[in-house]
Amino acid sequence: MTGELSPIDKAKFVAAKRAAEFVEDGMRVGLGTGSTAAWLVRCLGEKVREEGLKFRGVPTSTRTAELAREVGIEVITLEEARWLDLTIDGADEFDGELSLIKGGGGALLQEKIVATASDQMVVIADAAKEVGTLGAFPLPVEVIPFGWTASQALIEEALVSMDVMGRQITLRMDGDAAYRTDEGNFILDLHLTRIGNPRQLALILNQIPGVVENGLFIDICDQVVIGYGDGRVEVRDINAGTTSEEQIALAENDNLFRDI
Ligand SMILES: O=C[C@H](O)[C@H](O)[C@H](O)COP(=O)(O)O
Repeated sequence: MTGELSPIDKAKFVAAKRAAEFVEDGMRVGLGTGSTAAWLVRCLGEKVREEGLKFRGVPTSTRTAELAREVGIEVITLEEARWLDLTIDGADEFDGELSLIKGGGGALLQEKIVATASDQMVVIADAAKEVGTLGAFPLPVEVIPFGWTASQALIEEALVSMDVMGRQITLRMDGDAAYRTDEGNFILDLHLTRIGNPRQLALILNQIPGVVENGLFIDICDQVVIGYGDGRVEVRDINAGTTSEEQIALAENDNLFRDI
């Protein structure tokens, strides 16, 4: 069955499988959104069913909540959990300082709330997500639908006043209609060829009326687990300044592959 997975899916899978080992009995764990996070949820579901792992998960989207319940994970809300031991999530880009762009799947708002309410955030990603400087991936900004064009104009104005290159902004669509987040908001994708100062941009964007949140995650992520198509994983810890490498066996996981 493993032969049916593309190298990129294998890379996402091994990163997720390695990160699932961070989850221990009794933990409250934030569960990210996206294709890599979906692998994590499946891996954790398997640990619950086959190893009796006991933890509670706080999903970052309705999609993740549905999958988590389906695979047997106990799901609770962030209000019930109050605080989390750990959040594991994917990313669209990460740099050497583990600053991230997230929100390609539209879940950035819940993802940022959940990640910042956690003692630790671990990102799981295939190696292609690593960049020298953030910005090639369009930066998602969640805005409320009321007067969104005014918010867009203010964002454009802010970009002009900053050291940001490329300023095209598009409204994310879902077929013929605007894409709606779980909160019913819109997403503006900022096509920036270079973000001068991500920290400053993140702060300025969030001061604009109508902007709910942006997809820049700065000083939030503690560790990244990077997966490769040949089954290797690299674990980098930004606080400890350590990097370790190991090989994950793919053949053992035929059951999970069959579920796809
Ligand atoms: O809103 C979606 C999230 O930020 C995802 O974690 C991100 O887009 C990465 O998704 P994927 O693992 O599918 O590449």
